[in-house]
Amino acid sequence: MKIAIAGAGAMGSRFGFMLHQAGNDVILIDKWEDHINEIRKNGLKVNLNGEMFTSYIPIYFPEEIAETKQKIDLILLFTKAMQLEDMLSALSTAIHSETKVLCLLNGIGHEDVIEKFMPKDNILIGITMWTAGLAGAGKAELIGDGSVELQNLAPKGKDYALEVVKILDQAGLHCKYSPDVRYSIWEKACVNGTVNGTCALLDATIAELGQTDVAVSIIKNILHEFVLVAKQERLILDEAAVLQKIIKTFDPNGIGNHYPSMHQDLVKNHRLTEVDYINGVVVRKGEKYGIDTPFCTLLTELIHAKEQLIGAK
Ligand SMILES: NC(=O)C1=CN([C@@H]2O[C@H](COP(=O)(O)OP(=O)(O)OC[C@H]3O[C@@H](n4cnc5c(N)ncnc54)[C@H](OP(=O)(O)O)[C@@H]3O)[C@@H](O)[C@H]2O)C=CC1
Ligand SMILES: CC(C)(CO)C(=O)C(=O)O
Repeated sequence: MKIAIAGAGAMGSRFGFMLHQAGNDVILIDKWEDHINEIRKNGLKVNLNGEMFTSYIPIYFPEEIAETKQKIDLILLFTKAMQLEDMLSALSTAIHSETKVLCLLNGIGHEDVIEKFMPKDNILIGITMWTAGLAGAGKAELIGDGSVELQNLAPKGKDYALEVVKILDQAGLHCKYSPDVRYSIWEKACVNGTVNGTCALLDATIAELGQTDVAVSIIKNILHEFVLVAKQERLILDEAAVLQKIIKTFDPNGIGNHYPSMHQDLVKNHRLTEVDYINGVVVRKGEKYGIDTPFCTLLTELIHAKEQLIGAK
């Protein structure tokens, strides 16, 4: 199976590297010129829990893919949410009737974008608790442990989903088939919605946020808005269990020492964030259902204000 990682930033590098190390036929696709040039010239440099690797994985610009005439079986999407449509559009000539796609981006509703490019039967969606960072072009920092949950969007895709679960799991990515991926996605959005924006604004790791006296109170207030809005969409989140899942992320032996991806975007790289696809979704859905969402609204607005002040691009 030829696997193309579309969006070879921090997470794309992690999945690309681990799948390649496990012997899979992997290519990377990205638009960041310095990153591509660096990987082509010197390989992808990886710090995997303190052990250094150099991995020579082929990497392409999206527009080069069709020219290479490679038959891609699975596209693993790891762009930022706001780059997703552009990436799929750039790859549209390389997508054929058999091409499958797996989306593990943070946020809610990406399937609506993907469905513009391929049939539901070919779409797998899910979430990941793996983390990753970039120390510069071509340099991935892969620290800690993680997991993946995925499911087929349409019933017909189940056998293929199980095959992909096996491939990811064999690469050490700890992958499980989710019997209810919508629940998994909302649950993960609750983690991101409570931790990502707050850590970005506080310039803190997840563990540092967790050490503050007000962390649990902030998290409970934001989480409650996700729960109320999800209920309007007939998704009943177990609020107490989700809260425990969020609190678990404070653990420095787990992902506590990680700066969430929104912190990496805003504070480290001065890039626009995915807040509109996480807390912003709750705000918009809240307006639709007549539910007040003051905590998600304030957080979304504060992140946008910070993006504006620092000239994030
Ligand atoms: N990082 C993490 O720990 C986790 C991230 N996620 C999710 O995974 C998805 C991918 O995130 P992630 O891998 O962190 O994203 P990155 O920002 O690392 O990479 C995404 C894209 O951004 C561009 N890019 C990144 N850094 C730079 C830079 N310094 N200069 C120029 N361009 C750059 C590249 O594409 P281009 O040049 O085309 O813009 C790259 O493909 C997101 O939905 C995220 O929320 C989920 C779990 C954990
Ligand atoms: C690791 C985790 C769960 C932190 O919120 C994440 O998804 C991110 O960094 O975006």
